[in-house]
Amino acid sequence: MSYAVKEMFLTLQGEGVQAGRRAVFVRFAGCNLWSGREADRATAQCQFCDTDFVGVDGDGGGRFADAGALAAAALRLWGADRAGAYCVLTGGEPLLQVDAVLVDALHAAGFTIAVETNGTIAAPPGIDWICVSPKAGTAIVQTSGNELKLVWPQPETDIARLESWAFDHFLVQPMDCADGAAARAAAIALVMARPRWRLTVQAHKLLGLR
Ligand SMILES: C[S@@+](CC[C@H](N)C(=O)[O-])C[C@H]1O[C@@H](n2cnc3c(N)ncnc32)[C@H](O)[C@@H]1O
Ligand SMILES: Nc1nc2[nH]cc(C(=O)O)c2c(=O)[nH]1
Ligand code: SF4
Ligand SMILES: [Mg+2]
Repeated sequence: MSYAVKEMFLTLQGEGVQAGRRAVFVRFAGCNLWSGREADRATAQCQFCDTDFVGVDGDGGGRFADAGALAAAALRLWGADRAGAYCVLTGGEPLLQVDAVLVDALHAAGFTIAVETNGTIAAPPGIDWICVSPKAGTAIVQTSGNELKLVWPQPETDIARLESWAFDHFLVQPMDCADGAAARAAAIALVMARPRWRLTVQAHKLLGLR
């Protein structure tokens, strides 16, 4: 199958347990929780998105005819020395498009594969690092993985229910929003009240990275 990719770029993972790691980011076009149009944001299932995932017109983006072409483009960005090769599949919602053929092609190219997903679509087998970031009011089917990354605050969140899921790490990420200071304070308060959670910040935004 073909893949619609908004952009592809080399940076450091800015979020979560793997923060600081060199990574090729593959940002897939499209999401099942928001059209990506500002006119629709107020009525979307996910209203706080910080990302443009519409179209295939970004740096390194395009329509890739098959998994091999996508993996080859990712490897060109990574460079010749495959040691530590790491790619992060994100979007938009990557699991609308990521399939077993692409997982195999990226592994064959030498990548360890991570995914950033909203958890409403099950991940195909073989992904090495699964980060689920649940959105309040949505039905989560991917209730296991490596890290659960809760953007905060999100009213109507049942935190105890999230804690019952099978993740190795439970992370709270302050929402980047108009009142960022309040979001950071609320995230710190959550961790202080529930010590199995840890704070993660969007380091790439502090560091001036993509
Ligand atoms: C743009 S999303 C793409 C992947 C997937 N659709 C998802 O939501 O997990 C990448 C990450 O950014 C987080 N995110 C999006 N908007 C944010 C914001 N305004 N503040 C903090 N994190 C945000 C998401 O929750 C997710 O963990
Ligand atoms: N540097 C960097 N790290 C990230 N971690 C998750 C991101 C995402 O948008 O999925 C992201 C991103 O957009 N940039
Ligand atoms: S689910 Fe992810 S990509 Fe979709 S609108 Fe929300 S944060 Fe953005
Ligand atoms: Mg981002």
